[in-house]
Amino acid sequence: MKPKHANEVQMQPISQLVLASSSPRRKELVASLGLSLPVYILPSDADESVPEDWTPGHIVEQLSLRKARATAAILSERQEESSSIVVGADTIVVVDGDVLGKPKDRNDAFGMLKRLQGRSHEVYTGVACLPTGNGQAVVKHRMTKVYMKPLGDERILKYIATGESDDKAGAYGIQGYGAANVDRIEGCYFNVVGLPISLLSDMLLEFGIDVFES
Ligand SMILES: Cc1cn([C@H]2C[C@H](O)[C@@H](COP(=O)(O)OP(=O)(O)OP(=O)(O)O)O2)c(=O)[nH]c1=O
Repeated sequence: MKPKHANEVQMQPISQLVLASSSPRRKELVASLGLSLPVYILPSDADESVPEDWTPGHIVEQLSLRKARATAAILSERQEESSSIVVGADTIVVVDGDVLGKPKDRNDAFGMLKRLQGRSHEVYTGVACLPTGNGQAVVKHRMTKVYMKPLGDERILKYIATGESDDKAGAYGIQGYGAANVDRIEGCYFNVVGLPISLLSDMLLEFGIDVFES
């Protein structure tokens, strides 16, 4: 049977978007869409452990869905779930097939940046749009290739001292001081920052939410 389009299963028009994230970058990026519907932030604690044989795309899709589901469960407990779309996202850095999440500490950040400097790596971000009620989730991901400049140990240590590495996958932020360390990228810039807004706007359209409609 042909899968149902998201609009066919959603009974009511969506009246609010709930971002299942504690990331200030994701909050800013959603705000940048200028959506006419109200946006709320409700992070949740989703389990982020995954089997070793999952591909990067599968990891970020499943984790973004877990985050969205965990937030939807909170809404449901509070009986606040009516006609919401819950958006979850997850970002990982992949180098030679190894997945780098957020560094455990600054030593870990140093090791990550030593590995990433002077070469390319991939950044994957998954996005899940989960309608509350009976609707089906739409889950997708994007990959961006990032070429980092060669960095000496001293430069890596100076960068880590800015504090920017601490809460970011791969221990860098392309939107901050980290921009100085990136030579070029192939693909969506916002995907590296943590939320590919072009992809998200397409996904929202599947639920009748048009960024150009105010
Ligand atoms: C590579 C890179 C990552 N990041 C960030 C995006 C994500 O916030 C973070 C990856 O961690 P995530 O686990 O994807 O997200 P999070 O824990 O920050 O937020 P939440 O789960 O509550 O939504 O790394 C940047 O901000 N810039 C970059 O250049």
